[in-house]
Amino acid sequence: MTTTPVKVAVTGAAGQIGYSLLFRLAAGDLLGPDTPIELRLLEITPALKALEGVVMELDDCAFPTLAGVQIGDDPTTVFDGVNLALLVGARPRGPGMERGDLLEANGGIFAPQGKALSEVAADDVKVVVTGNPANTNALIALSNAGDIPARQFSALTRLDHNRAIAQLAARLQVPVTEVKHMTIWGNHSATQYPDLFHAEVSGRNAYEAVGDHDWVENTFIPTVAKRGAAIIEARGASSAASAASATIDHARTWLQGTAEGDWVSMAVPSDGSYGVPEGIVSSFPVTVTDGEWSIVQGLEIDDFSRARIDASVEELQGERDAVQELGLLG
Ligand SMILES: NC(=O)C1=CN([C@@H]2O[C@H](COP(=O)(O)OP(=O)(O)OC[C@H]3O[C@@H](n4cnc5c(N)ncnc54)[C@H](O)[C@@H]3O)[C@@H](O)[C@H]2O)C=CC1
Ligand SMILES: O=C([O-])CC(=O)C(=O)O
Repeated sequence: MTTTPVKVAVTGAAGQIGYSLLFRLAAGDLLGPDTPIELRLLEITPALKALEGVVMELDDCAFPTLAGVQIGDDPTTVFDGVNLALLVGARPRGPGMERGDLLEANGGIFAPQGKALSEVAADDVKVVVTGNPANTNALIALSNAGDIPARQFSALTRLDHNRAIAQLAARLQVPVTEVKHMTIWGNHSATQYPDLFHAEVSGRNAYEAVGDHDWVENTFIPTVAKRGAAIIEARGASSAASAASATIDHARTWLQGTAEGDWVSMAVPSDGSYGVPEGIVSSFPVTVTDGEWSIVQGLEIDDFSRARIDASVEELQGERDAVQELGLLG
């Protein structure tokens, strides 16, 4: 085992995603069995007592890879020297709400956290925003993060990506491992566009393998895009274990790279690729090498896909304008 622990911050650590995420991080699911992890857990003051209980449980697991745990309510203390920051803490939506309804409530959390990261995190810190509305919260964080390069911030659309893989694999009755090149474009919201035109199943184009446009347009896309709401409806609470799992998938891919011949979906600051304007954090197909993501280039976008990407981008621009008006962009 290497001796220097990787310092990983988790915000909202006493919440329901935190309760799944922390144990998997501590067990080595992110960094593997040979790299110790030090957890830095941020909560609001009233939740610290509950968080102490979670830490007692972490202790009780005697995880060989868990090198230490610190908790606190001050981001400049908790984020000190962190190499990876998983920004989960935010208010989740309830039944009947859209994620955009959370902009004002949650936007106020991410400006001070971006600032604190710029003051105390490791220079090469990678920041993953899971808390909703994730894309625009990432934009708020990066715009308040001083000289941390924008490309060190990203938001989670891996859960949508995983949902899309699972739905497609179920439809074609193949193992999920047969699905490659899945892409989620745009916002982590009901306007997101899960794209089957560039996906592959057992080496074959996924749209052609399905062979049923009506299913793609009227079942697959809405099922993936509205899965979060369906889970809230069924469970009475928003997705937690699957969100934690996707957060680990996202961070692991960013640290360790994409599998040969495949790509993943990540919401990243747009560089103008595919006509998505700069100044928003939007989901793209990306590959990762040596800890650096690159947007996959050269995919042909037909009119069906174009209209859906544009609609989601328009929503992101609206969210950007709204948080700008609220004074949340640094
Ligand atoms: N991007 C994605 O795919 C997904 C995102 N989410 C989002 O993740 C977020 C967290 O969800 P849950 O864990 O279910 O919520 P939760 O309500 O169970 O936990 C959130 C925790 O964040 C804490 N918190 C609030 N303000 C904070 C601050 N300023 N600093 C640190 N901690 C703070 C709360 O005290 C609470 O313990 C929500 O915004 C939810 O909508 C959930 C599922 C998927
Ligand atoms: O839908 C929600 O509010 C939680 C979430 O982001 C998801 O499950 O995708």
